[in-house]
Amino acid sequence: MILTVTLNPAIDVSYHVQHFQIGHGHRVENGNKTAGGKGLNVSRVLQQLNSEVLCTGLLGGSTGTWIKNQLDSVNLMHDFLEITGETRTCLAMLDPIAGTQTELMERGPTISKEEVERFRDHFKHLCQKANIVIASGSMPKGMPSPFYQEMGEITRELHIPFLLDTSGNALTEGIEGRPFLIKPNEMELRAYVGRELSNEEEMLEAAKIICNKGVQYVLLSLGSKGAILVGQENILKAEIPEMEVKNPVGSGDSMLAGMAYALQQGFSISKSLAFACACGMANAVEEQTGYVEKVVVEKLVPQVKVTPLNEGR
Ligand SMILES: Nc1ncnc2c1ncn2[C@@H]1O[C@H](COP(=O)(O)OP(=O)(O)O)[C@@H](O)[C@H]1O
Ligand SMILES: O=P(O)(O)OC[C@H]1O[C@](O)(COP(=O)(O)O)[C@@H](O)[C@@H]1O
Repeated sequence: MILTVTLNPAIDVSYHVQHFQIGHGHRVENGNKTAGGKGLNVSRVLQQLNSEVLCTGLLGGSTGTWIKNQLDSVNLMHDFLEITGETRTCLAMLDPIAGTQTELMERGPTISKEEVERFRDHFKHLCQKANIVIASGSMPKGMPSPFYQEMGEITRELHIPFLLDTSGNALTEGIEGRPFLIKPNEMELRAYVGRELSNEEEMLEAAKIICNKGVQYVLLSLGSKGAILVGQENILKAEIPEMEVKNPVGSGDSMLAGMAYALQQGFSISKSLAFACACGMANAVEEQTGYVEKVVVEKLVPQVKVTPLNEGR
């Protein structure tokens, strides 16, 4: 069973706004509302791939109840810690004309010390049932910033691969816990190293710095340009075809779900990368956030071109 951890879930609302302009009012069709936050997108996609998944994290208030009801309605197994704060809402404005995506992501509730303690115990308990643990997204206020590092240490003791997708300080500290794999996008990798990455060579160097800290794989996602997987031994590049995109929000989450699924199935590293990219692409062609059709994923896998980059390096 794959355990997904969403410390800061969200109701994700996305709007299609043609010619979106800052400082202007826009009349729009009703928003598309989903149970989100990165970890819940990952969970939904895992379920769509037919993996057994259990979602955990922190949920509170009426937004928290809405999310639980949503998960129940699609039979997604969950075991969240109930908190006193109100779970957040995140907004995405998608402009199909300009091809832009503008997001407003609330910081979320403040977690008390006692809730942190209770969640730590809860997490340790749930790990007993897991063969892969995925932690995704930002951390709500009150959560100690090395919490992902701690999760890395707990899972390593139990010999469970730990996959981490976060940003900023949570990523910097999370890397110290030596997760099995991290999935930064270009912006997150740049923020981690604190400098511009102007070409592929510089991106590879930055990813190698992270591998040298004990992370097995850095899955660097590059949006419509595909992805690069940097491992202790292999560097693989995935190129993807151009496609008509409807909503790329949640593509990173779908990619991570695809990678976890591939690991669980024992795919080769090259097929795992192709499969992960195909999941990101399959999400991008759907209207919904964090949603893939398995048949579409399977159709896209052979269209991903994976080539080794480290021959002769
Ligand atoms: N516009 C796009 N066209 C085709 N595939 C995409 C597009 N955006 C994302 N993807 C797929 O999803 C993966 C993850 O997307 P990316 O935008 O890099 O992640 P994140 O959402 O974390 O920033 C990409 O590597 C690619 O396979
Ligand atoms: O937890 P964070 O980092 O605030 O991000 C939350 C947001 O990320 C998303 O999961 C989208 O992530 P990606 O587009 O990077 O896959 C939204 O669903 C959500 O609103």
